[in-house]
Amino acid sequence: MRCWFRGRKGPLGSITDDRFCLDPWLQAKEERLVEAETENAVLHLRLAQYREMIEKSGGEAAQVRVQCGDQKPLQRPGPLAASRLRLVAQRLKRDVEALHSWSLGLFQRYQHAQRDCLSEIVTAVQRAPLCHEALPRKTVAPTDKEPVWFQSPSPLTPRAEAGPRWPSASTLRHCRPEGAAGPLEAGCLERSLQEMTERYQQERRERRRLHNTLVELRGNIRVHCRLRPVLPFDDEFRGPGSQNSPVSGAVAHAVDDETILVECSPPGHPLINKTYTFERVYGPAESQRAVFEDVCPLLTSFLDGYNVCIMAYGQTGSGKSFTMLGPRPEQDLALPSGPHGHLGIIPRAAGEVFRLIAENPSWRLEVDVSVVEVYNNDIFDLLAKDGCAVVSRAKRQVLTTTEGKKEVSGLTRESVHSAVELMTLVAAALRLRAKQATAVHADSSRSHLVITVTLTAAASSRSTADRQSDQSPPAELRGPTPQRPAPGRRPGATRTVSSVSPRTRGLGQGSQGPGGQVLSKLQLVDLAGSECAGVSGVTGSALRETSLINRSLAALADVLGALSEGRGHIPYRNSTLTHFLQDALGGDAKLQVIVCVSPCQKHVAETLQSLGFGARARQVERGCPAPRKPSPAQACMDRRGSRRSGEAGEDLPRRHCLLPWTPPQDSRWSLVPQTRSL
Ligand SMILES: Nc1ncnc2c1ncn2[C@@H]1O[C@H](COP(=O)(O)OP(=O)(O)OP(=O)(O)O)[C@@H](O)[C@H]1O
Repeated sequence: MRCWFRGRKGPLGSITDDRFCLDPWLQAKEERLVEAETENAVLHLRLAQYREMIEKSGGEAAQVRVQCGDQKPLQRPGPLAASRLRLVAQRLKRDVEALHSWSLGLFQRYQHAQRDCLSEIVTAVQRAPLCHEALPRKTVAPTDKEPVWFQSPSPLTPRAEAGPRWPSASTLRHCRPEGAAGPLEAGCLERSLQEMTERYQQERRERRRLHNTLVELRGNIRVHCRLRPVLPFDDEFRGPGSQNSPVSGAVAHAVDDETILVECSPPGHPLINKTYTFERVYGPAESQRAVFEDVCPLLTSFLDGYNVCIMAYGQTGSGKSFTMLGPRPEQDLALPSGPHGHLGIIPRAAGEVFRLIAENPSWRLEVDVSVVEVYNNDIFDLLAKDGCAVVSRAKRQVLTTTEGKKEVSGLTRESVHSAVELMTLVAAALRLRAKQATAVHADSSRSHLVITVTLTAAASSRSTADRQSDQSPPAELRGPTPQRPAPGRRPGATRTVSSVSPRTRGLGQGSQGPGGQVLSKLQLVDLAGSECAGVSGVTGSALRETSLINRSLAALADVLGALSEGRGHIPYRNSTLTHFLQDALGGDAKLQVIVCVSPCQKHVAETLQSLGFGARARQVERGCPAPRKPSPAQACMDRRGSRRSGEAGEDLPRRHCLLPWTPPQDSRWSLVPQTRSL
């Protein structure tokens, strides 16, 4: 028997009594109903799934619609957009055509202008010789010197036969158009350029003169810088690749005549360029004459009664001795022969001093010279003579005079009457100067050399110009009127400062009558070179020398530092060099420092140190250098014609007289901080 389940509302209907009714038709219907309901549930389920799918695809369709919407206008431009594009394209085409024709016109105009210019130039060039009427115009027949193929082409040289025949020089001359010479623009331009250049040079000179005046009024130390050329012994430049262009490795450059630039490349750092400005910078190509011309006005000052000191500073091998003395001075200076283009400042200064003295016959002057070297912190007299009157080296001491001046006791001072005499003595002294070969410089000076030229009033009434020298000096050293010794002073007479000199007698022991009074002193200083022991490779006693040289140069820098800062105490006594040069450094002298530097990479540290020294020296401000005041002993001195020109500061009348010497009362250091010079 089949059991019938009636529950329609749920899969599990409640079992009742009537469910067991056996109505097959109903039972079939009930079963059909259950199946239909099941199917219905399944269909509902599917419907829900389809709805979900429809929603999802609806979103996708919307996205696609958006994308399609973006692309539509591109894909299918409307007719309006197309016509607009056509219009733009047509306008562009018209513009391009207009541009093309405009540039064509421009090009043609340029071509015409160029042709006109060319023909003007050709005309100007062809007319130029006609302006020189002085030149005879004659027909020049082809000469034998002209290439044969110009005159008659050889049948053996088909190229010459076939090719164009070049016109000869004479043919060209005949082709030249004749006519009146019009205004030649090229010539005018050249003239105006020349005028401009001259005016520029004048302005430059004037500016420099004014600057010098300013420097002088401020009492600054004048500092020039000289950059020597790269030389064969600068072996760092002699690499295989650098043989043809040795300057390529130079790190110091003279940018202009007042600026020097140093390329510094500290390890691990980028390249730094340092520039220094000085009153004058000499490049490697500048001559000895150019250097001397700038210091020459100081010699006029020397003759005007100023104390003057010219000093070369720099590292070893940088060209100090070359600048001050010239090449191989101890051999060539005494009696130079041949060309004198390389003479240094000292021989040229000697010539100039005697030239100036001889220029004014009314002056009654004596010139004495002393030569000392400061070696290992001791002073040596290089003109001292031994028992046999042979020049020898003798140790001396620096003393202070009653006027507070620094003097060397027992110093030999030789009287000289011509530049040749003076330089003969200097050359003899130089042979005694301490030298030593180092890795940097084969002929390195190991001492500071100080040559002092002293001008004193002559005892006699005879002027120095009346005297004649027996010797005939070379052109560079010769003044217009050579001298003869003054009466009572034989040539080469020697004086010795045996003690602190009495004021009335000036410095010398052997002064005569009303003369003998020191008018002015010229100190020419060739300092020993600073050096790094590691680079110069010195050992033993030379190492001690190096150490003492460096210490004395450091003392010099300290003195300048103290002066530039206006310190109360100036450490002159820290070294014999500064003690000896005290009057020049801190006194009333006009001081000129020439800083010599090497261009080489391996010396860059020393170069920077030297330039720093120069920059520091420039900052020193002193009282204005004063000429000596007149004294009764000199009142009779003939001042006619003693006015001089040349030195900056010509506007100060008292500077132009040759004034006798008394110690300056007012030479002191200014505490004014340094302001930038022009
Ligand atoms: N401007 C220059 N032109 C040509 N040669 C130069 C120049 N300057 C220096 N020299 C040469 O360089 C070399 C070294 O120069 P110098 O003897 O003057 O050096 P220094 O600075 O005096 O060295 P030290 O302090 O060691 O004596 C010399 O052979 C010199 O002739």
